[in-house]
Amino acid sequence: MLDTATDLRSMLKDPSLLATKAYVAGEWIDADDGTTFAVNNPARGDDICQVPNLGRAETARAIAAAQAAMKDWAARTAKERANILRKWFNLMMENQDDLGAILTAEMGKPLAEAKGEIAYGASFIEWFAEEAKRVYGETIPGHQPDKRITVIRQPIGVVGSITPWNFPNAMITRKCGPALAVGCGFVARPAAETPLSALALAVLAERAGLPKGIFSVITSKRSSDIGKEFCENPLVRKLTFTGSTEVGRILLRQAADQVMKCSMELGGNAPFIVFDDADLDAAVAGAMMSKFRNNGQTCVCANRIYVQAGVYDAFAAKLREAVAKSRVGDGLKEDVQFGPLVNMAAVEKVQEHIADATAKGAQVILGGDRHEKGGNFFQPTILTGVTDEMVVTNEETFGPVAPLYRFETEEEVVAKANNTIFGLAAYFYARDIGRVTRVQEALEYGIVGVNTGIISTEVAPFGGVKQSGLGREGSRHGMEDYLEMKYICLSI
Ligand SMILES: NC(=O)C1=CN([C@@H]2O[C@H](COP(=O)(O)OP(=O)(O)OC[C@H]3O[C@@H](n4cnc5c(N)ncnc54)[C@H](OP(=O)(O)O)[C@@H]3O)[C@@H](O)[C@H]2O)C=CC1
Ligand SMILES: O=C(O)[C@H](O)CS(=O)(=O)O
Repeated sequence: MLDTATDLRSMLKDPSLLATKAYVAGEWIDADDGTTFAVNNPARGDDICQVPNLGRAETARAIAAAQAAMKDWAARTAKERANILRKWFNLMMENQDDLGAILTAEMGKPLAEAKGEIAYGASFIEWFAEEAKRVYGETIPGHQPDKRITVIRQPIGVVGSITPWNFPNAMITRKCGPALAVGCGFVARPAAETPLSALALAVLAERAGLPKGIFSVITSKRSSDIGKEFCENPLVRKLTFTGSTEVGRILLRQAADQVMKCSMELGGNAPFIVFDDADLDAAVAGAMMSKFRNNGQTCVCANRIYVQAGVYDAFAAKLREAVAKSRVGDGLKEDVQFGPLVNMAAVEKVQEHIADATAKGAQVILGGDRHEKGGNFFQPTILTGVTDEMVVTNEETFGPVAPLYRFETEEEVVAKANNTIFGLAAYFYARDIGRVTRVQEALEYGIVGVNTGIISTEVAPFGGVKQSGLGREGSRHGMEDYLEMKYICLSI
């Protein structure tokens, strides 16, 4: 089999999209100390390329450049910014195939899913190009005859962004879209596993006409150092993070010293509830999408599947039949539904969750072990007889494991669904209008899918409650996190 780098370059219509230097202050640079790190293909285990291993000094330069570039960028009309963002969107879609191939190579998701992420990521640039022109202020009747009150909204300042490996394009555009639309400078630090998608975005940003310095990409394995630079550098006024709740807590503590505004898109533990009046075939289709999208590696994947007793066996059988048809393999070479997990640590976590569940009495009705393809591949797995005592109940598996719990009553399952520190996404299937209304209001989550397993769209406010995060991304609300409100009291 050809190595990934050779394979990838032969696939790319525009090989210049495979950038291997960091993008700082409008220049393509190496690390000051010359060090690099490898970007690995999780499907084959080989290295695609080396990229620079930047540190705090380079990050500080990117932040200073963003601050300097903001003066002109924020002074442009919203329409000028919108037109450049629109060009960026067009370039992303024109290069969707290449961007998808680069994404699959570094992250592992099947090519069709990777191309889907490019369209999803691009939709945030398109959406916020439009929203740029609708940042309205207000006038308020004065409290005294000689007072005139106005409220204006201005860009918050330089934004530091830290994103995970599972959506290496969309998690960045969901943040830089609104930030750039309102006039902020933006410094992106993608996960070390997946820097190439971010660098490809920078190549297209240059072509779209984003001014030098307004958008930088820091490639680095020194995630903690970069995070500290974002939190300690006085020029940074906003930190936006997507990743685990554990790291979110670390960053919030660090950002507190500067009282820095933070957006946090953190971990989840999504319940997926199937009531006995559900359309079972629709529920199975929804579970397939919600549970197994991105090989189960999304924060909104169904993590606990609760099925009412009267339809439990039928649902389990239908889900097993549907999952058994899926193919596992190298997303760059084959037409598959499941790629590899991102690394061996992810494989081991999945194995631990299955071992714990079976040791406590769960049954494996499909899969349950590493895939015969070896490496980071894992068999799509369904567990039955799952109970609250098992680790899967409270920990995010972040892999292709569908644990089925049996329940009797609506009250019981709502209490179980809410019994978690997380509150990002929840799903349920039912057709009785009274039940639908009661349950959608009772679930303590930022996002609720009713008779659907896919809720991801740029037009809606994405975000969690409890320890799943702070703030919302996407929708018109996604602009708020990058704006400051100023109240002007004019005495005449
Ligand atoms: N709510 C949401 O929208 C999402 C939530 N998640 C959650 O994230 C987890 C999986 O993603 P994963 O990447 O493992 O999450 P992590 O939280 O480990 O990493 C996320 C990002 O943070 C960086 N990072 C790690 N430690 C630090 C630190 N001390 N200071 C600064 N940056 C740091 C990582 O860099 P590096 O990897 O290079 O160390 C990575 O870029 C799951 O819990 C999932 O639910 C993931 C995606 C979306
Ligand atoms: O990183 C994630 O898991 C995403 O936030 C999920 S989604 O936005 O693609 O639904």
